[in-house]
Formats: sequence, C-alpha cells, structure tokens
Amino acid sequence: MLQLASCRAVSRSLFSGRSSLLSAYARQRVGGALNEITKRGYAEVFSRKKPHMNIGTIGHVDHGKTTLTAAITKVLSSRGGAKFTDYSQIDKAPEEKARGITINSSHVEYETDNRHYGHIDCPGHADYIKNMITGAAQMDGAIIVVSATDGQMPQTREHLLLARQVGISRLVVFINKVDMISDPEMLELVDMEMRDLLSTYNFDGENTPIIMGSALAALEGRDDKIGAEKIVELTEACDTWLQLPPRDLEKPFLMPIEGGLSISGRGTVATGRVERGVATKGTDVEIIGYGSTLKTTVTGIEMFHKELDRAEAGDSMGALLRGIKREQIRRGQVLAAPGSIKAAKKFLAQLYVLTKDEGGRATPFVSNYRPQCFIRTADITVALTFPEGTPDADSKMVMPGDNVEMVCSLVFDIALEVGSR
Ligand SMILES: Nc1nc2c(ncn2[C@@H]2O[C@H](COP(=O)(O)OP(=O)(O)OP(=O)(O)O)[C@@H](O)[C@H]2O)c(=O)[nH]1
Ligand SMILES: [Mg+2]
Repeated sequence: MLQLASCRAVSRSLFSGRSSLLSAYARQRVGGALNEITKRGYAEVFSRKKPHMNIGTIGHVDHGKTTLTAAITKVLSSRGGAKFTDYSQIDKAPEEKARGITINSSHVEYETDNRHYGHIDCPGHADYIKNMITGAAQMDGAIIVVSATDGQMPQTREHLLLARQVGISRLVVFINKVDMISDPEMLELVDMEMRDLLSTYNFDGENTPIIMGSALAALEGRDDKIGAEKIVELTEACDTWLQLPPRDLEKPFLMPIEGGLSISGRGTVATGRVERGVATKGTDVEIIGYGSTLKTTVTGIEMFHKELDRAEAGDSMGALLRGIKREQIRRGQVLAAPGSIKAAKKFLAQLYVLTKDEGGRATPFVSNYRPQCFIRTADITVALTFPEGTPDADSKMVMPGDNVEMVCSLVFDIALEVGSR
C-alpha cells in the first residue's frame, strides 16, 4: 500500500445520423482490455432519475462471476430493469471462449427499483490480476462470488485484499453453485469462513449480507428458489448494504483514462470513470501523463450508449476529444481541468509492506527494488530507494510488515498529487 506523502521536483443524438460513439467503441475493442461499455441501451438519452453506482463481480476463477453477471441482467430484464446480456456476450473474445475463462473485464448495466448500476465483471484467473485491479478500481462496492463446492480459494482472498486497497469499503457475498451441494452444514461452513475472512480484511464480517444461490439455475430459468429469487435477493442486498459514495462535484474535473479509440470521421474517444468534478460539451481539459501535457476540448459525451450533456463524478463515460489522435491516448493518463493536477516521475511515499498472511511478500527487499505500481488506471514500474541521508541505505532491508518512507521513481511521469494512493 502506498500513499503519496509529498510531490517533489519531483443519439441520434450527439453524432447525428451516425451510429453511436460507444457502439463503434464496442465494435473496435482494441487490444481486448478496453473499457467496453455495453452497446445495448434502453433509452437514447441517459436518465438520472435513479442514483448511479458502480459495482461488479470479483472472486476466484470459475466460481461463477460471469454466469452471475448474465443471470442478474436476465432476472432484472424480466422486470424491465435491464437488457439481457448473455454469457457469450460478456466473455466474447476468442481466447476467452476457447479457454472458458474471463480475461478482460466487461461492463454491463442494469437497474433496480432504486438505483442504476454499472457492473464490471472481472477475471478471476491469477494471470489477469492487472485487469481485475483496473476493474475494481472503478467500483464503489462489489459482489464477491465464492463457489459452495470449493469454499474460499487463493483469489477469493487476494481479491478481498485488493478490493480493500482500491478503496471498496462494503461487499455483498454470493455463495454460488448451491445446486451442487446437498449438505446444509457445508453451506454453513462456507458462510462462517467467509465472515471470518471478511473480518480479516477489515470488512464487516458480521453484518455483510451473504446470499446463497445458483447463478446457473437463474440463467437457465429453472429452480427459482435457488435461482431467480436469490438474484432478486442479491440485488436488494446491493441496494441496501452497498453505500452510494459521496460524489465530488465541486472539485476540478478529473477522469483517469481506461482506454481510447478512434472513430473515423469523428475523432478520438477516451473512456473511464469520472473521479471528481463535472464535464460538459465544450469543457477544456488536459491529457496528462506519459510525456507532454496536451490541451483539448470535450466535444461529445456518452454513457452506456446514451447521450449526455454532462458527465459527473461517478459516471463511466466516453469523451470525444477535439484534435487528438488515437496514439496520443493511453491507459494510465488522466483527463483533467487545466492546471488542476501535474505529472510527476519522482515522489516520496509512505509505504506499508504487506506480510505474507495479508497477501504480501514473504521476504524482505532492499534499495532499488522494482515492483509494479498501480496509480488510478496506470500500471507502471517503479524503483524504490531510501530518502537521501538514510544510514546504510545500500544494505538496509525492508521487512514484510514494515511502515517506511521511500523515494519512488517511475519509468514515466503520471498525474500525481499529495495524498494520491
Ligand atoms: N452447477 C453450477 N455451475 C455453475 C453455476 N454458476 C456457474 N457455473 C459453472 O461454472 C463454470 C464457471 O463459470 P463462470 O461464470 O465462467 O466463472 P467465472 O467466475 O466468471 O470465471 P473467471 O471469470 O474465468 O474467473 C461454468 O462452467 C459455469 O456454467 C451454478 O450455480 N451451478
Ligand atoms: Mg468470468
């Protein structure tokens, strides 16, 4: 965990007559890992009648996150709150189909009576943890899926830890595949273990809602008692237990860029979730990070295939940018109000080194250790050294469990400010 202590020198609509920006976006899906806002929408103009919240599915590989995502859209679609998004529309890359696993995180949307949700289905496989972190970093709350047949597994624990680190404070648990378990004691055991594990990672283990059901039964429209009814219970638990975070509407606009694409005849779009502030058509912004700071103007905004006049903190959006080439946009940059934030390569950070039990390292490290550093959507190599004047800096070791201040040197500059995590 890393906290910046100080920065040193250290619709027929918008694009009239043409297909919408984000559907072109979904078609392009360059490099696979782009923020892929669904092309299915139920209205041309995005409605703000219900509060919007970003959630998603996390948990160990094969425990049923994608099946559950599809099942939620199916059950809510029967109540008019979603367009059904089938499993094959979520895991749709050829490699995902061939291997039967999620690699890229996918965005879907649905509505309950109380809220509009953007939902990111994350991969569980340990090899794709980068994509999970980028997905989770955009969530306000999450559903952790755990299979009743396996109970908690390594990525159940790792995802809880990472969820905590990216700032998710509440989760709902879905114990899946209960159709395969006949012994109720087994389910009780998984329930108890999950509550313990939640508490271990500083979530509220006692009060967190745990729903037991079968995502597959719900998706296949059978066994309603463990299928559809449990999905409804799950969405109700999300509505009541997951809290809408305060949105920073007053602060200068900032959107970490998750992806970019070019749409011929129209220009370049940057996508991501707005972290703070508000943008409208005509808002001037800077693109910051990985080199020079570029000045541009937002000329169009879409969210879930729908036109917006304004995007505000918490929204996942695509922003059409004037005079910007696709190559000038890169995941890890930010779009920000001019002058509100600067890029830096070198900074002093407060570090806490996780212990092995907490999901961290088993061994110490020394000066010049070069781990991967995640800052907003950026994923970048950093070299860690001791501050000037540290005695025996060359041989000094940092142990798991230590709290230390270290100088961080990134290989590229990234938008940073005091207090960044
Ligand atoms: N019996 C049973 N099988 C299920 C259930 N839910 C999911 N499955 C099966 O479990 C397998 C994995 O499901 P996925 O939804 O792909 O799992 P995932 O968590 O998204 O996997 P990754 O994204 O690769 O981590 C598939 O074969 C599903 O059909 C369930 O409730 N009961
Ligand atoms: Mg999946």
